[in-house]
Amino acid sequence: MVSRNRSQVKDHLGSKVLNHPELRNTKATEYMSHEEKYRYNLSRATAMLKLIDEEGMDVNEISKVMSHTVSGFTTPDGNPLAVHQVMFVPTLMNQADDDQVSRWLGDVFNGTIVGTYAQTELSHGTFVRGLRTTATYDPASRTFDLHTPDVSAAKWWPGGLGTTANHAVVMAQLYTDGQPRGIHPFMVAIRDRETHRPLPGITVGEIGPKLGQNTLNNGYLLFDHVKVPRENMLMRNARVNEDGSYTKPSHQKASYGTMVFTRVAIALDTVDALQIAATIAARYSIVRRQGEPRDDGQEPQIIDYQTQQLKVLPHIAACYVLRASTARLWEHHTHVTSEVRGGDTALLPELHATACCLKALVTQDCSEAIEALRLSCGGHGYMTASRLPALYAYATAGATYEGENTVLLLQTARYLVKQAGGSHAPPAAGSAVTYLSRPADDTPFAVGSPAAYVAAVGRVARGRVTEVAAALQADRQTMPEADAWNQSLVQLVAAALAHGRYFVVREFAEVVSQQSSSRAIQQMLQLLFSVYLAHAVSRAEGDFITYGGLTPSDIRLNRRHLLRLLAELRPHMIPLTDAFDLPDRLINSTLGAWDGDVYRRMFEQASHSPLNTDEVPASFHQAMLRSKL
Ligand SMILES: CCCCCCCC/C=C\CCCCCCCCCCC/C=C/C(=O)SCCNC(=O)CCNC(=O)[C@H](O)C(C)(C)COP(=O)(O)OP(=O)(O)OC[C@H]1O[C@@H](n2cnc3c(N)ncnc32)[C@H](O)[C@@H]1OP(=O)(O)O
Ligand SMILES: Cc1cc2nc3c(=O)[nH]c(=O)nc-3n(C[C@H](O)[C@H](O)[C@H](O)COP(=O)(O)OP(=O)(O)OC[C@H]3O[C@@H](n4cnc5c(N)ncnc54)[C@H](O)[C@@H]3O)c2cc1C
Repeated sequence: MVSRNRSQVKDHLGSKVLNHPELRNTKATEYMSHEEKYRYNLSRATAMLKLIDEEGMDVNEISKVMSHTVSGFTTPDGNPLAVHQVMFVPTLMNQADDDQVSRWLGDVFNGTIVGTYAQTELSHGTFVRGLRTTATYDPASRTFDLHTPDVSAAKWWPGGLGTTANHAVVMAQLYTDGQPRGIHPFMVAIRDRETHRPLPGITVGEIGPKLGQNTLNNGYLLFDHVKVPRENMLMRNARVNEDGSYTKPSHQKASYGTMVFTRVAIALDTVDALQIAATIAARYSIVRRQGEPRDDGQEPQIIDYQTQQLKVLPHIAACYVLRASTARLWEHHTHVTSEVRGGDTALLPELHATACCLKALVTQDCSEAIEALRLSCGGHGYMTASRLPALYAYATAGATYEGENTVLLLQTARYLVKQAGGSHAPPAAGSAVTYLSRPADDTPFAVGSPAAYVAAVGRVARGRVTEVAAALQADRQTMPEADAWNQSLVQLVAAALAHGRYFVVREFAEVVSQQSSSRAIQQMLQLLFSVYLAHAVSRAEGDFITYGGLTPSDIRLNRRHLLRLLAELRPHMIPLTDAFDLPDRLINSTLGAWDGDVYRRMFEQASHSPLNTDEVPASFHQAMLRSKL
């Protein structure tokens, strides 16, 4: 299938998804029961999967239709097939050997096998090495015995596991030849393909309501000595032979590959949620007027308040900067994955470090930004029909799943301090960490020069990393490693975030410099970049004084500069959000429609409340009168 570029994919989506016979008619789900919501979202997720299959979409196209922009329309309460599509299928494709791929993928693509990725347990999510589900190989029967030793080792959280999946890739501790071999993936049938009943030895169900994404269908799963054929361990990396002998993988963390992929996908996708929220807040901030009338007799548009500009506009700039840098990470992931498949794992450590830190930075920034945008819409932003609460619930989930953000930043920090201390293999050409082994960039700071800002962001990253590396090194002389590490945790996290920020701004600087289609576009990208940089400095002034070479006077100048830039950006706010090319039906917000007809839409949505069906609801007689209020 020929790959389409982004806007062609959008046109394609416009016709294929928004007008699809099973998808075009949407229902408000707020008043549905948990079960009704699940059924509604599942049937739409299934239609979507069929469409992907019929169209023969490639991975880039699938990433667009699975993206939050589209899946918020197809499955507004969470896609029960998301983990099937984003984790289960990629795990089979990348971790199953060729025989296994040909054995399973046909049934996966014809919909007979629906899967999930079952790793997290009740008592262990972060510390994967601590998982306690066991897979013990018996050479006599050539089977693995999958077992949950007690309830704390129950799988808990996998998406789609609740009531949707009939298979799971189960991450379990492998024992063979009497030796523990670490965490490995197993393909396990959990429900009968015909009846959908749990198979013998399996206990499975749904975990219950959450902050959002309630039809992701997260589940629990326990094994009571379930026998799984030897051929069901995914064997592209490690192998267990018939006699129980074990062959190691080419990289010790090869079985963590799906997590790296999903972190990259989440980073890319959370920006979609921010784009929707920014569009809603921008449109509402134009429509909403409140305050003392001005000379023209009209109350001011709220966007003309300086404070509102600060609440909204930097996040529009962030949409552009984060979109570009995460798209480049996606491309880089594709490149490294193909190298790894060819047996060269040299680029994997840095990809892991970068994916961890970008997933953390983007989900943290986007969830904070979406909350700020929600607040910028005042009371109406608190209504479900604004869509902003659901967007926040989506973005903040990303801060926890696929590696809790603090923990991921510590993985990046581990890589950075090793690089700074020279104890890691030197970085490859084009690596994002070469700046650590070079003298600091001493470009003088100058308000108005993006290059000077980028250099300062680099000095902050370099300063943070080298300082914490030195502190850690000193503590290691006087205390055990774990204590020394714990002593520096807060600074390590800050160093990883600073590195992430530097990565993001360098990537965007390159995008701006390579952009050649028009001078006007170049200027607009420069303006957006300037806003992003000035805002980044204003959020971390202490760091820029301590490590970035800025003086208190630079900080004051930057504050004024940021506000001037916001005023400059303000007239472009609507074109910049219109450029995200989000049709009203995808935005699905009372506050964020293109025509700005906010108040009519608010009444229209209120009319759906079941409490408004009767003039006097039955509850008045049943609850209030009886209790003689
Ligand atoms: C045709 C089909 C195509 C489909 C395409 C779909 C495309 C869709 C794309 C976009 C659409 C948008 C989708 C949006 C997604 C929305 C829905 C998704 C739903 C999300 C569902 C969530 C799922 C989950 O949460 S699954 C569970 C995830 N769990 C975790 O992440 C646990 C976190 N913990 C860990 O990962 C590990 O415990 C650890 C890394 C923190 C530590 O591991 P450990 O083994 O203890 O290692 P450690 O001792 O710390 O380190 C030793 C060395 O290993 C290095 N290392 C660690 N990990 C890796 C790695 N992954 N790769 C490489 N190297 C690694 C580490 O750096 C150390 O190195 P050193 O040299 O010794 O220092
Ligand atoms: C919506 C949703 C969907 C999910 N889907 C799936 C799925 O499909 N499949 C699946 O297997 N899992 C899934 N998960 C589980 C998810 O991957 C884990 O919840 C996540 O990895 C965090 O692990 P935890 O819950 O153990 O957090 P914990 O590690 O218990 O975190 C609690 C606190 O402890 C801190 N902490 C823990 N360890 C350290 C450390 N070493 N250093 C410093 N601080 C530390 C954390 O920073 C955090 O503040 C999902 C979770 C959610 C919320």
